[in-house]
Amino acid sequence: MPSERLVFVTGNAGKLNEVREILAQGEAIDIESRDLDLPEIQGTTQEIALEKCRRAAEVIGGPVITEDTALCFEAMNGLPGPYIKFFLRELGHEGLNHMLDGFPTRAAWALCTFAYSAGPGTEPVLFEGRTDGRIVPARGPPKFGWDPVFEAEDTGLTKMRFSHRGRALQKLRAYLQAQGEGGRGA
Ligand SMILES: O=c1nc[nH]c2c1ncn2[C@H]1C[C@H](O)[C@@H](COP(=O)(O)OP(=O)(O)OP(=O)(O)O)O1
Ligand SMILES: [Mg+2]
Repeated sequence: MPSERLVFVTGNAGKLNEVREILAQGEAIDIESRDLDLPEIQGTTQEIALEKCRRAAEVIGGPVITEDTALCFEAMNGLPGPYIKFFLRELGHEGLNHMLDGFPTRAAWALCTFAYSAGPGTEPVLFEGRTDGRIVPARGPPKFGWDPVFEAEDTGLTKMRFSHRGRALQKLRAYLQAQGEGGRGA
């Protein structure tokens, strides 16, 4: 593990809760959180994640992780994807459902991208996790973002909270552990 404390830069309480819960299940990555309003560029999910993490490392001046979540509609070639936050805000759960009316498929996937930078000027590394599913009329408690309208495959449940985020986090955790063992034996 890196010796400096790792800062998770996010303004999203739901993400932070899930990251804390997932990390609490195993060896914890020692994180603190900071709510910075980082600019998010347009582009692919990877370009957006890299640029956000670069800027976070500059501002924090040390090791950081950032996270971007996309909700991608198959019928729309992956859109809204990284722009889902704005679609959700403007259209709501019902509007997201209407977007797919008349399209042949309501298939969708959730894509979580963690980015880790060891510090300013260090190119971030990306860790992705994906859950396949489909868009359904809202059900269940409206606690976190688009959860009520995304039904994960195989489960038939609109709640599979830790899947995309959990998968990406496993990869990040393994990377940080390998770095600690290889690098300075910490
Ligand atoms: O597991 C999830 N289940 C349901 N909804 C979710 C999930 N994860 C993110 N979301 C929502 C929050 C936001 O409407 C959009 C992602 O936007 P995104 O820019 O990545 O998050 P954000 O701006 O809220 O926080 P941040 O400060 O980390 O950028 O999808
Ligand atoms: Mg954001």
